[in-house]
Amino acid sequence: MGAIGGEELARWEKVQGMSGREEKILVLVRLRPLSEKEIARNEVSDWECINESTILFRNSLQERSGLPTAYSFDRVFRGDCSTREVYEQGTKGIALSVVNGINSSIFAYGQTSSGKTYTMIGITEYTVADIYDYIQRHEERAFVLKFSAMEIYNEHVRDLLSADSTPLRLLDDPEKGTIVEKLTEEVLRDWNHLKQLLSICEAQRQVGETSLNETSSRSHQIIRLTIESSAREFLGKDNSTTLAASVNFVDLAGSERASQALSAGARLKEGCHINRSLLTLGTVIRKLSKGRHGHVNYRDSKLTRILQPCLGGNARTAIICTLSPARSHVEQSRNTLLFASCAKEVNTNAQVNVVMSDKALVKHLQKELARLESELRAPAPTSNSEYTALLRKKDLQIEKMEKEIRELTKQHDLAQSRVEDLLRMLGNVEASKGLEENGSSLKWQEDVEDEYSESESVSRADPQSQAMGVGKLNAIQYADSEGESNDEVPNMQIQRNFEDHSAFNGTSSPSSVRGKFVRSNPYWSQHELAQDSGDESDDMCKEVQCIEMGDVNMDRNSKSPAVPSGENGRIGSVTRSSNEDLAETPAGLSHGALEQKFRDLRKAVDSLNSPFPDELSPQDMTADMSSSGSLKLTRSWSAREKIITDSSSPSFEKSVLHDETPPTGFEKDFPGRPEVTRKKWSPLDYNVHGGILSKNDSLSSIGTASVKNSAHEDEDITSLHTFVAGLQEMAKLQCGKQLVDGQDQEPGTVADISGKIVKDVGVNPMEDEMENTPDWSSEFQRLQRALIELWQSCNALHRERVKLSKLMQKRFSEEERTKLYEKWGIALNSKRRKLQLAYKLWSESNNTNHIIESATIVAKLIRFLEQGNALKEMFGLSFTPQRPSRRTLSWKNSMSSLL
Ligand SMILES: Nc1ncnc2c1ncn2[C@@H]1O[C@H](COP(=O)(O)OP(=O)(O)OP(=O)(O)O)[C@@H](O)[C@H]1O
Repeated sequence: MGAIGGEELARWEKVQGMSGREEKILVLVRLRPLSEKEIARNEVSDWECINESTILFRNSLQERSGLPTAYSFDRVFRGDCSTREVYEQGTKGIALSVVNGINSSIFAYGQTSSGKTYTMIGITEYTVADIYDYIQRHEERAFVLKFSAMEIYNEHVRDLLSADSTPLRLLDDPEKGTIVEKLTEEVLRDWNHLKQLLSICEAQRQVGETSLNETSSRSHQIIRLTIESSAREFLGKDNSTTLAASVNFVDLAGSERASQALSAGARLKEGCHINRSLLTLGTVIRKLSKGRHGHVNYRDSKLTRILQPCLGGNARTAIICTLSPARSHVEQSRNTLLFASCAKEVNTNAQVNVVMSDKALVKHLQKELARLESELRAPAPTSNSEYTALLRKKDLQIEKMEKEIRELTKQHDLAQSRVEDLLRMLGNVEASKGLEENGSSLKWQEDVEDEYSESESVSRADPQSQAMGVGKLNAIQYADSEGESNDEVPNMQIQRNFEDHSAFNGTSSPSSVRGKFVRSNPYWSQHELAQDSGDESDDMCKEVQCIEMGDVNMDRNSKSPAVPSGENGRIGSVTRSSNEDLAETPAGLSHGALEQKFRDLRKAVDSLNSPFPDELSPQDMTADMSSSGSLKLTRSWSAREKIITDSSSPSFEKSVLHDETPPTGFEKDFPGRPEVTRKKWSPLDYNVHGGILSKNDSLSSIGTASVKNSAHEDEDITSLHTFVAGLQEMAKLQCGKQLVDGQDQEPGTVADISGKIVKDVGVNPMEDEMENTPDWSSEFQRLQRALIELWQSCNALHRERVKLSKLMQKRFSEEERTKLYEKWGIALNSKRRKLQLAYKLWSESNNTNHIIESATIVAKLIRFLEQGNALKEMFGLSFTPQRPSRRTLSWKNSMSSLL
């Protein structure tokens, strides 16, 4: 804003205060009467304005179509309303803002022959008349009125005040936006001059005859009146300022159906151009109506390019939507009203436009020049302040993202602690379990095994196919929480599992193995792990999938809790057969599941050595885990199994050489686990080379990126579902453990628990068909609900993150993004080192606690790495090769000079 003299400054500040805020586009609807032709065709009027703001569709036949019948706008005008009324009660306020230095625009939008031109001729004349009236009443100001007019015909811009019909070019001006090159601008002398110019425009405009309108406008017409005004008392003085604003009168060409307009040849071509540009206008309005997020396609048509400031920019805007009442046009009328409804939601932000006098401007520029010269001579440390500010802005964005991630982690931890609570509660029951009950459970277990033996046969034949992924690892991790004290209660089931596991793997069974899970770890304390988890949250960027609540139902009859099935991004409904139901019952799984967990732990660790997401085939992604006889999860981790199988031979030491992370002293001397557990320790393929994510590796074309991205979404689904499955499994396992352990029964304790379940979820486990077996599924259901809530918030968070990432893609230059990759790459690498340590710990240890601790670490790392990969993919998309814009180039330069 320029220097404004005292009183005037106060005045404009007041106006600025009024205008410098967002306001919605004013939307008016004008219904025209039935035309003579329509009456002759016995058309009936289906629309009625029932009050000043509502228009109603009155056709009993079509009312049942499910489409809305009443539409409300700022103002609706009946067919018998005059254009004067439309002006006075509708557009006047907005149109006359121009005299106060505020841009304004009045549009007419509607189907062909609905009355746009009829309306706009009147509106233009009334506005200009009022402007002249205003000028007369404000002699203290000097006004200059400039008139220009153009039409967009077949996507060419033409000057309506010039006989030359050569198309005009559109130029982008950094200050003024899109300008029409060489457009004639006449300074208005008086009212008559204006009338004369208007008639020239009318004569020049492309008009053609169609079956719907004898004088159909075949182009979009924009008449622009620019008003500049200055206070006479400041004229010629240094501090004089000028208000400059334009009012646009936009008479759009009407949308038409070729079949209805019976257009052919040139008319048809015109119609195509008209419809296409109106479609772009509609898209722009629709996007703007949803808020100014993301890209708005102004540049898709000349119309929207020229009108950009009127659409959500620095202008006050009114749109008059004209309607034909005839039944034959009902669809077009509905489309018009749909457009109007969207337009109602669009915000504009008009400002008072103050122009400094040349002298003031020269003075200002001289000052600026002097400042720049002095900066050039002695480059102050603040010369980079602009860049620093920009960097800070971006840091803030990153911080925001990180905060969201931390929030997500918190929610996850909350759910986890609920699981632990549940287990603690179940722990009380353990003490009250009697041998009698245990006996019946074991009996029942046998039955169960008989029943599901068929479905399990595959997994028995091929134990490797029972991979259960991260969820299972988590199960071990969480089961840990139960035994923090040094309870020496022997857990026979777990001990047996360890032994079985060792036998299976051909490794020596540690004699001291017990089912006690103690959190002592010589290398990684729990505190460190918690910190690690925090670190993860800083770096992760996890994709989560939509949840359909409707799918997550509890089948009361089958007593089976809904589990996420992980198909197509949904948490699906329970799809387990009765066999599967039985297979999941607590006692039935305790033995096999623990055995499985150790196999899974090894597999998962080994699979982390491989670039698993890239190697997942579509078949792998959809592989059904139901064959394991456990939870029916789709998109299994079987791809990892494949990788493990393929990479089983090379020794650990050898493969360490491939790893780009320099081995620590501890690692160097490490001889490796017995052969059977040694896997090739190939570099984790997160495109981290020496701690830096390579830009080239991340670079992907749009096509491949989209394919890969969807694959990774699927992968994430798997991990999430596996996680839930793991939690459930863990809880069940715990139940099974208690049932099998068979401690002294205290009926009161069981009753207490079941009472709590009744209270919490309304299901009495004691009424279960298996009388002596508590219905733990109710508790799982409760747990699951908590998880679903967590997932829903994850989803919301994810959407936010995607938005943010898009924002970053837009704002960040390639170099900047590379830097970000580097940053995340280093973080990934550090995690990788921890993973190595965990692997080592696990490989060389014959201590159960170490193994459990390793499982905990590995589970976390797996999660982290998945997240890292999702992150990479998300940002990998941004490396789409494209022609850098001028802005990008300047970003590049500024960033490279800084970094
Ligand atoms: N409110 C009205 N009252 C009376 N007659 C009207 C009204 N609106 C439009 N008309 C008449 O309807 C006919 C078509 O109007 P007009 O040419 O303004 O439509 P249009 O929407 O501009 O059509 P196109 O998009 O084809 O140019 C004209 O003869 C006009 O006089």
